[in-house]
Amino acid sequence: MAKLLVVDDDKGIQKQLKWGLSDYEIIFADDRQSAITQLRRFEPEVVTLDLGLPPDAANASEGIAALTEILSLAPKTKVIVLTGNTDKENALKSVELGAYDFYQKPVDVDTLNTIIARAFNLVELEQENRRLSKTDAAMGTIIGNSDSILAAAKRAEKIAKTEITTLLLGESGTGKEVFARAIHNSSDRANKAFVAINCASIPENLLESELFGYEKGAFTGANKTTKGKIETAQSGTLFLDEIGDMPIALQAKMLRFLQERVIERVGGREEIPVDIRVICATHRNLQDMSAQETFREDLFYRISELIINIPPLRDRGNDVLLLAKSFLDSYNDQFNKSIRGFSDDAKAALAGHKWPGNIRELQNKLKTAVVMADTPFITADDLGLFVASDTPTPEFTSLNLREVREKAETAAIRHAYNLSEKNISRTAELLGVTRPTLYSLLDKYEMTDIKS
Ligand SMILES: Nc1ncnc2c1ncn2[C@@H]1O[C@H](COP(=O)(O)OP(=O)(O)OP(=O)(O)O)[C@@H](O)[C@H]1O
Repeated sequence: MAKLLVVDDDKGIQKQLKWGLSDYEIIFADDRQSAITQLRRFEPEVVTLDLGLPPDAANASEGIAALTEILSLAPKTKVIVLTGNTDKENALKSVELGAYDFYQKPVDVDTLNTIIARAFNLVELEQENRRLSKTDAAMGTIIGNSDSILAAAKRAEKIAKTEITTLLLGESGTGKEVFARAIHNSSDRANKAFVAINCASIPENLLESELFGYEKGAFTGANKTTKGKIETAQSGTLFLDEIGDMPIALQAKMLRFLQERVIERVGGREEIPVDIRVICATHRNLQDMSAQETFREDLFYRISELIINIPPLRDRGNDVLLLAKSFLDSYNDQFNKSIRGFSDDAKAALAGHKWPGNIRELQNKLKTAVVMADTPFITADDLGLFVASDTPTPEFTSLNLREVREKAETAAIRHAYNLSEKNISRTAELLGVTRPTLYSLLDKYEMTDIKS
């Protein structure tokens, strides 16, 4: 039976509710302390709370304190606040603090019953939603319900049990590594190693030894024979992120490894057989690069037996809110906060923002917002976002879309650069992009003053 906690020191009202609300298991409490004890013990889904509690029943302060405590201990509880019939101010304040609804005395059991029934309905809906969003998380970790992400997840699920070499295509921060891990975790290699290497973040001259390992004495500083990432991934999965940034000279060696499944360490002569599943990813257009001869065409065909396109966040509709909610839950846990959700302006801003840094940007914004917010609902301001306006800024009306984008991106980069006191890593972090992505934007827009 659904549990309802009634916090009221008026025995008359307790009796009235006991007889009037027979659909629930009713638990009573007379004051703040007993309310908290009963809350911990019975974990009721819904609470009715009289704001005028002893020791100062004429004042709402004890009731407001009880409300805050209940919500911080059990944020999902629906609290219906009961106030005197002239005390609208405290009723509104309670809702602002996170109460589900308020009801002004004198008590009419039928009306109160309707409000309570609605609250229980909402609890049920929320529980169902949580259950669905958990089971719907395709392959366990990929959160999202949009058609595009579900289609991508379905493809990933289908190939997980095969050995097909898969290429994940998508902008920076769209979740390519999350996909690669999900494929590994659903494969028969799940209990073996998953080794990831980002080809863009390792200096060109070190990438070969990082991947293939080296023999003692192969070069100055090679004091002992060392295995590379490929060997470390033996029997498991190797994830080559940003494969489009692999130097052309190394691509031939890579192709040989993929075709013959043997490697030679740098400075070594022995052929070492490897049994590895390979997943690659890039945000670059490898076909264009092949045409320009900056990426080997034969390697492109070798790594792209199957291509999965991971959609950018701006094309994923309501997934933005779903992901935001999921990050909110985990940061609430991590920072021991009990923020209940998003204000309307925050929801509008989340839906209207274009997310150039995709999920990574959203995650960063949520982290800051959860730390900064001191109200029960995150606002657009906490997120550092502005509510989208329907009318374009006048100065933009004469520009085409590319120019508008360029203008907005350069302004955002400069702003982040100044905020981060001219620190490139921090600028990239603020913008929610990787350093290589930031560098390529700086190149693209010729923002040479920032690089130097
Ligand atoms: N579906 C998802 N659900 C929850 N978190 C996600 C999801 N997809 C991505 N993330 C989070 O977003 C961040 C970026 O994801 P990831 O590193 O996989 O992106 P990427 O496309 O590989 O980025 P890059 O190309 O810049 O390396 C990570 O912190 C990841 O945990």
